[in-house]
Amino acid sequence: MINKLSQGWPAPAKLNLFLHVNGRRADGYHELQTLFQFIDYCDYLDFKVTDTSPLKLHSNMGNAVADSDNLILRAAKLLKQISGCDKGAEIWLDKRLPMGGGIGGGSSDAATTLVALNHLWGTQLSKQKLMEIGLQLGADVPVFINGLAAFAEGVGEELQPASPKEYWYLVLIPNVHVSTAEIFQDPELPRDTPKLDIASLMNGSWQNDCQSLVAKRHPQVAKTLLWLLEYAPSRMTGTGACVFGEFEQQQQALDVLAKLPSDMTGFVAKGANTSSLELRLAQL
Ligand SMILES: C[C@@](CO)(OP(=O)(O)O)[C@H](O)COP(=O)(O)OP(=O)(O)OC[C@H]1O[C@@H](n2ccc(N)nc2=O)[C@H](O)[C@@H]1O
Ligand SMILES: Nc1ncnc2c1ncn2[C@@H]1O[C@H](COP(=O)(O)OP(=O)(O)O)[C@@H](O)[C@H]1O
Repeated sequence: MINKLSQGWPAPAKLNLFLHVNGRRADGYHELQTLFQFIDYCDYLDFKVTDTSPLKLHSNMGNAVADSDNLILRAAKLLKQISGCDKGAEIWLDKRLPMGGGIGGGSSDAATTLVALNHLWGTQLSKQKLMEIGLQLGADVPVFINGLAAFAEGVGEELQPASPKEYWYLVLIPNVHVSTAEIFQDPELPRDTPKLDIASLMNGSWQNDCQSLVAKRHPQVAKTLLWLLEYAPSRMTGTGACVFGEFEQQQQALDVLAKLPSDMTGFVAKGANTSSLELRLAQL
């Protein structure tokens, strides 16, 4: 059972406003160009520092992820190892973000754990160091630690600040789990989008190179996207399965949400170029 403490630490979701696959490296990872923006839809974590070393996680995730695989405990363990901290922590997770949806919940939980425990344990590692540690846990973790919308290259870790328009988004969650590794291993994934400079990319038309393949492999994604495209410019985020439509006004997004067929689910959220984690840190 989750017993929330006084004030939680947010772990916001992200959208990939565009995602280009430029090639495959010798280690199998893909070279990407992508634009990350946060949304104000979050998991929440709480922490209680203990004097002895064990780490304990309480969550409402059920058995979805074993403790040994959970990115929260993996992040806390790594920070302990690297900093030599001998304290422990009890951690509470209120999981709200759909898993495996391409909105980065696991990576964001890991980032919030690193940032919060670095503060609460007094380990005083720099943001840069935390981003290096985060990268060992997943390609998307550094951008969540940095907390600012960013254009990313490499495997997603070379970040340049960006300020895309902060639309209201209707995010739909197809009822399928898309494995990131499977999509990147698929022979039919297009991997040859030319690398462009940031200015051309920001001013060009935005696309997701994984979208057609994911829609082909998962008809539920294709169906959800087709439905949303009737109402707004819409794309997939990351390697899916979630898709998002962009709206100028919150009410427009809510009106479309109200029309959602009973076999679809979704939520409305605002784009944010500064993450809720970064805003929380600024309050300390
Ligand atoms: C491609 C993105 C875009 O945001 O997809 P989503 O996961 O958000 O959908 C992410 O960078 C994913 O980041 P993350 O989910 O942290 O990926 P990781 O755990 O590092 O990698 C999962 C698997 O995806 C493949 N992978 C991942 C990133 C990358 N640039 N090239 C890859 O080929 C690798 O096979 C790796 O084993
Ligand atoms: N705290 C966590 N929250 C969500 N997923 C986690 C967590 N820890 C480990 N995982 C694993 O990471 C996978 C990807 O999770 P998630 O970040 O939600 O997806 P995506 O990267 O597609 O947005 C999950 O399917 C799960 O197996």
